[in-house]
Amino acid sequence: MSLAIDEIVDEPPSPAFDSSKVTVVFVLGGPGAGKGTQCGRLVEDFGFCHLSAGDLLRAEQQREGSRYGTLIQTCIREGTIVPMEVTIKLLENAMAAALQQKRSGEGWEDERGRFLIDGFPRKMDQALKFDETVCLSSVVLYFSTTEEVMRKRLLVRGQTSGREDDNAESIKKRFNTYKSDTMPVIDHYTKLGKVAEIDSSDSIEEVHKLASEVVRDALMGKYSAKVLV
Ligand SMILES: Nc1ncnc2c1ncn2[C@@H]1O[C@H](COP(=O)(O)OP(=O)(O)OP(=O)(O)O)[C@@H](O)[C@H]1O
Ligand SMILES: O=c1ccn([C@@H]2O[C@H](COP(=O)(O)O)[C@@H](O)[C@H]2O)c(=O)[nH]1
Repeated sequence: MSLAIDEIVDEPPSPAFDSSKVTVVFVLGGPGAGKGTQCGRLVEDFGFCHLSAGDLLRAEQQREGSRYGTLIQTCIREGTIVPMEVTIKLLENAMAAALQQKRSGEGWEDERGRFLIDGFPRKMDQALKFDETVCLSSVVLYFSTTEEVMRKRLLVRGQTSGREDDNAESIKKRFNTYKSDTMPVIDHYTKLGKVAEIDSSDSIEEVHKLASEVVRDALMGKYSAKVLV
Protein backbone atom coordinates (compact mmCIF):
# COMPACT_ATOMS: atom_id res chain seq x y z
CA MET A 1 0.00 0.00 0.00
CA SER A 2 1.38 3.43 -0.85
CA LEU A 3 0.72 6.40 1.40
CA ALA A 4 0.32 9.66 -0.51
CA ILE A 5 1.99 12.67 0.98
CA ASP A 6 2.00 16.26 -0.12
CA GLU A 7 5.08 17.65 -1.73
CA ILE A 8 7.76 18.07 0.91
CA VAL A 9 8.93 21.64 1.00
CA ASP A 10 11.83 22.49 3.25
CA GLU A 11 10.59 25.85 4.51
CA PRO A 12 11.93 27.62 7.58
CA PRO A 13 9.44 27.78 10.47
CA SER A 14 7.38 30.96 10.47
CA PRO A 15 7.90 33.28 13.45
CA ALA A 16 5.51 33.08 16.40
CA PHE A 17 4.58 36.78 16.03
CA ASP A 18 3.85 38.69 12.84
CA SER A 19 6.28 41.61 12.51
CA SER A 20 3.68 43.66 10.63
CA LYS A 21 1.70 43.76 13.92
CA VAL A 22 4.34 43.28 16.58
CA THR A 23 7.23 45.75 16.65
CA VAL A 24 10.44 44.50 18.19
CA VAL A 25 13.15 47.00 19.04
CA PHE A 26 16.38 45.42 20.25
CA VAL A 27 18.41 47.49 22.72
CA LEU A 28 22.14 46.82 22.77
CA GLY A 29 25.28 48.43 24.15
CA GLY A 30 27.99 47.44 26.59
CA PRO A 31 27.38 46.61 30.24
CA GLY A 32 26.43 49.84 32.01
CA ALA A 33 25.93 51.83 28.80
CA GLY A 34 22.53 52.91 30.12
CA LYS A 35 20.18 50.56 28.25
CA GLY A 36 17.82 49.85 31.14
CA THR A 37 17.68 53.50 32.18
CA GLN A 38 16.77 54.65 28.67
CA CYS A 39 14.26 51.85 28.20
CA GLY A 40 12.39 53.11 31.26
CA ARG A 41 12.10 56.55 29.65
CA LEU A 42 11.05 55.16 26.26
CA VAL A 43 8.30 53.14 27.92
CA GLU A 44 6.87 56.42 29.26
CA ASP A 45 7.12 58.09 25.83
CA PHE A 46 5.84 55.36 23.57
CA GLY A 47 4.02 52.72 25.67
CA PHE A 48 6.45 49.91 24.95
CA CYS A 49 6.49 46.69 26.90
CA HIS A 50 10.07 46.57 28.23
CA LEU A 51 11.58 43.12 28.48
CA SER A 52 15.10 42.90 29.88
CA ALA A 53 16.68 39.56 29.00
CA GLY A 54 18.95 39.84 32.05
CA ASP A 55 15.97 40.48 34.38
CA LEU A 56 14.07 37.52 32.91
CA LEU A 57 17.11 35.31 33.45
CA ARG A 58 17.56 36.54 37.04
CA ALA A 59 13.86 35.85 37.75
CA GLU A 60 14.20 32.35 36.28
CA GLN A 61 17.32 31.79 38.37
CA GLN A 62 15.32 32.65 41.52
CA ARG A 63 12.26 30.61 40.55
CA GLU A 64 11.83 27.65 42.83
CA GLY A 65 12.26 24.41 40.95
CA SER A 66 13.92 25.94 37.89
CA ARG A 67 16.19 23.42 36.19
CA TYR A 68 18.30 26.26 34.82
CA GLY A 69 18.94 28.18 38.07
CA THR A 70 22.51 27.03 38.63
CA LEU A 71 23.45 27.35 34.96
CA ILE A 72 22.10 30.91 34.82
CA GLN A 73 23.84 31.89 38.05
CA THR A 74 27.20 30.63 36.78
CA CYS A 75 26.84 32.36 33.41
CA ILE A 76 25.88 35.68 35.01
CA ARG A 77 28.77 35.58 37.46
CA GLU A 78 31.24 34.66 34.72
CA GLY A 79 29.75 37.16 32.26
CA THR A 80 29.06 34.45 29.70
CA ILE A 81 25.94 33.90 27.63
CA VAL A 82 23.21 31.52 28.77
CA PRO A 83 22.32 28.98 26.04
CA MET A 84 19.98 30.70 23.62
CA GLU A 85 17.08 28.24 23.99
CA VAL A 86 16.53 29.36 27.60
CA THR A 87 16.57 33.10 26.93
CA ILE A 88 14.52 32.91 23.75
CA LYS A 89 11.82 30.82 25.47
CA LEU A 90 11.65 33.30 28.37
CA LEU A 91 11.30 36.21 25.93
CA GLU A 92 8.71 34.47 23.77
CA ASN A 93 6.62 33.58 26.84
CA ALA A 94 6.82 37.14 28.17
CA MET A 95 5.79 38.57 24.79
CA ALA A 96 2.85 36.17 24.54
CA ALA A 97 1.74 37.12 28.07
CA ALA A 98 1.91 40.85 27.28
CA LEU A 99 -0.07 40.41 24.06
CA GLN A 100 -2.68 38.31 25.86
CA GLN A 101 -3.21 41.10 28.37
CA LYS A 102 -4.62 43.14 25.50
CA ARG A 103 -3.13 46.41 26.66
CA SER A 104 -4.69 49.63 25.55
CA GLY A 105 -2.97 52.64 24.07
CA GLU A 106 -1.06 53.54 20.97
CA GLY A 107 0.63 50.58 19.33
CA TRP A 108 -1.54 47.99 21.09
CA GLU A 109 -4.77 48.21 19.05
CA ASP A 110 -6.04 45.32 16.90
CA GLU A 111 -3.71 42.68 18.34
CA ARG A 112 -0.70 44.88 17.80
CA GLY A 113 2.16 45.29 20.27
CA ARG A 114 5.50 47.01 20.71
CA PHE A 115 8.45 45.65 22.64
CA LEU A 116 11.80 46.96 23.77
CA ILE A 117 14.00 43.92 24.16
CA ASP A 118 16.84 45.07 26.35
CA GLY A 119 20.25 43.38 26.44
CA PHE A 120 19.43 40.92 23.70
CA PRO A 121 20.56 39.44 21.31
CA ARG A 122 23.99 39.11 22.89
CA LYS A 123 25.29 36.55 20.41
CA MET A 124 24.78 35.77 16.71
CA ASP A 125 22.98 32.46 17.28
CA GLN A 126 20.34 34.25 19.40
CA ALA A 127 19.87 36.97 16.80
CA LEU A 128 19.28 34.58 13.93
CA LYS A 129 17.04 32.25 15.92
CA PHE A 130 14.89 35.01 17.39
CA ASP A 131 14.33 36.74 14.05
CA GLU A 132 13.48 33.42 12.45
CA THR A 133 11.28 31.82 15.10
CA VAL A 134 9.91 34.57 17.36
CA CYS A 135 9.57 37.87 15.51
CA LEU A 136 11.58 39.71 12.89
CA SER A 137 13.13 42.71 14.65
CA SER A 138 12.74 46.15 13.13
CA VAL A 139 15.53 48.25 14.62
CA VAL A 140 18.46 48.03 17.01
CA LEU A 141 19.11 50.91 19.40
CA TYR A 142 22.81 50.78 20.08
CA PHE A 143 23.94 52.80 23.11
CA SER A 144 27.67 53.39 22.81
CA THR A 145 30.17 54.89 25.20
CA THR A 146 33.66 54.15 26.51
CA GLU A 147 34.63 51.29 28.81
CA GLU A 148 35.81 53.86 31.32
CA VAL A 149 32.36 55.43 31.53
CA MET A 150 30.66 52.04 31.71
CA ARG A 151 33.00 50.70 34.40
CA LYS A 152 32.44 53.78 36.55
CA ARG A 153 28.66 53.52 36.23
CA LEU A 154 28.66 49.81 37.04
CA LEU A 155 30.84 50.23 40.11
CA VAL A 156 28.53 52.96 41.41
CA ARG A 157 25.49 50.79 40.65
CA GLY A 158 27.21 47.89 42.41
CA GLN A 159 27.12 49.79 45.71
CA THR A 160 23.35 49.27 45.87
CA SER A 161 22.23 46.89 43.11
CA GLY A 162 22.96 43.62 44.90
CA ARG A 163 23.93 42.21 41.50
CA GLU A 164 26.51 39.45 41.67
CA ASP A 165 28.18 40.75 38.51
CA ASP A 166 28.61 44.45 39.40
CA ASN A 167 32.17 43.94 40.68
CA ALA A 168 35.53 44.62 39.04
CA GLU A 169 36.25 40.99 38.18
CA SER A 170 32.88 40.21 36.60
CA ILE A 171 32.82 43.57 34.81
CA LYS A 172 36.10 42.70 33.07
CA LYS A 173 34.66 39.37 31.91
CA ARG A 174 31.44 41.03 30.73
CA PHE A 175 33.44 43.52 28.63
CA ASN A 176 35.32 40.62 27.02
CA THR A 177 32.11 38.76 26.19
CA TYR A 178 30.61 41.96 24.84
CA LYS A 179 33.54 42.43 22.45
CA SER A 180 33.78 38.81 21.32
CA ASP A 181 30.08 37.88 21.10
CA THR A 182 27.90 40.98 20.98
CA MET A 183 29.87 43.30 18.71
CA PRO A 184 29.42 40.83 15.80
CA VAL A 185 25.64 41.08 16.34
CA ILE A 186 25.82 44.85 16.05
CA ASP A 187 27.94 44.51 12.90
CA HIS A 188 25.42 42.06 11.46
CA TYR A 189 22.46 44.40 11.98
CA THR A 190 24.50 47.38 10.78
CA LYS A 191 24.94 45.60 7.44
CA LEU A 192 21.16 45.19 7.31
CA GLY A 193 20.68 48.93 7.88
CA LYS A 194 18.87 48.36 11.17
CA VAL A 195 21.21 49.99 13.69
CA ALA A 196 20.76 53.45 15.19
CA GLU A 197 23.82 54.29 17.26
CA ILE A 198 23.30 56.69 20.15
CA ASP A 199 26.20 58.11 22.13
CA SER A 200 25.24 57.46 25.75
CA SER A 201 28.15 59.29 27.39
CA ASP A 202 26.11 62.38 28.14
CA SER A 203 23.52 62.90 30.89
CA ILE A 204 20.43 60.69 31.11
CA GLU A 205 18.29 63.60 29.83
CA GLU A 206 20.46 64.30 26.78
CA VAL A 207 20.70 60.64 25.82
CA HIS A 208 16.97 60.31 26.22
CA LYS A 209 16.34 63.15 23.76
CA LEU A 210 18.43 61.40 21.10
CA ALA A 211 16.89 58.00 21.76
CA SER A 212 13.39 59.36 21.64
CA GLU A 213 13.97 60.89 18.20
CA VAL A 214 15.35 57.63 16.85
CA VAL A 215 12.42 55.64 18.19
CA ARG A 216 9.92 58.11 16.74
CA ASP A 217 11.54 57.62 13.32
CA ALA A 218 11.62 53.86 13.77
CA LEU A 219 7.93 53.68 14.63
CA MET A 220 7.20 55.69 11.48
CA GLY A 221 8.94 52.97 9.49
CA LYS A 222 12.30 54.58 8.81
CA TYR A 223 14.01 51.34 9.73
CA SER A 224 11.75 48.85 8.00
CA ALA A 225 12.18 45.19 8.89
CA LYS A 226 14.21 43.41 6.26
CA VAL A 227 14.38 39.69 5.73
CA LEU A 228 17.71 38.31 6.87
CA VAL A 229 19.87 37.03 4.06
N1 LIG B 1 23.54 58.86 30.95
C1 LIG B 1 23.90 58.47 32.19
N2 LIG B 1 24.68 59.24 32.95
C2 LIG B 1 25.05 58.85 34.20
N3 LIG B 1 24.66 57.68 34.78
C3 LIG B 1 23.88 56.87 34.06
C4 LIG B 1 23.45 57.22 32.74
N4 LIG B 1 22.68 56.22 32.26
C5 LIG B 1 22.62 55.30 33.23
N5 LIG B 1 23.32 55.68 34.31
C6 LIG B 1 23.55 54.92 35.54
O1 LIG B 1 24.51 53.91 35.23
C7 LIG B 1 24.14 52.67 35.79
C8 LIG B 1 23.97 51.64 34.67
O2 LIG B 1 22.84 52.02 33.90
P1 LIG B 1 21.84 50.93 33.34
O3 LIG B 1 21.46 49.97 34.42
O4 LIG B 1 20.76 51.64 32.64
O5 LIG B 1 22.82 50.21 32.30
P2 LIG B 1 22.62 48.94 31.40
O6 LIG B 1 23.22 49.22 30.10
O7 LIG B 1 21.20 48.49 31.42
O8 LIG B 1 23.52 47.90 32.21
P3 LIG B 1 23.52 46.30 32.19
O9 LIG B 1 23.74 45.85 30.81
O10 LIG B 1 24.66 45.97 33.08
O11 LIG B 1 22.22 45.85 32.78
C9 LIG B 1 22.90 52.90 36.61
O12 LIG B 1 23.25 53.09 37.93
C10 LIG B 1 22.31 54.19 36.01
O13 LIG B 1 21.59 54.95 36.96
O1 LIG C 1 20.53 37.42 26.25
C1 LIG C 1 21.14 37.39 27.32
C2 LIG C 1 21.13 38.45 28.24
C3 LIG C 1 21.83 38.35 29.40
N1 LIG C 1 22.53 37.23 29.69
C4 LIG C 1 23.28 37.08 30.96
O2 LIG C 1 22.78 37.96 31.95
C5 LIG C 1 23.83 38.82 32.40
C6 LIG C 1 23.27 40.14 32.83
O3 LIG C 1 22.62 40.77 31.74
P1 LIG C 1 22.22 42.33 31.83
O4 LIG C 1 21.67 42.68 30.49
O5 LIG C 1 23.48 43.06 32.14
O6 LIG C 1 21.21 42.44 32.91
C7 LIG C 1 24.81 38.85 31.23
O7 LIG C 1 26.12 39.23 31.61
C8 LIG C 1 24.75 37.39 30.78
O8 LIG C 1 25.48 36.56 31.63
C9 LIG C 1 22.55 36.18 28.79
O9 LIG C 1 23.19 35.14 29.03
N2 LIG C 1 21.84 36.29 27.63
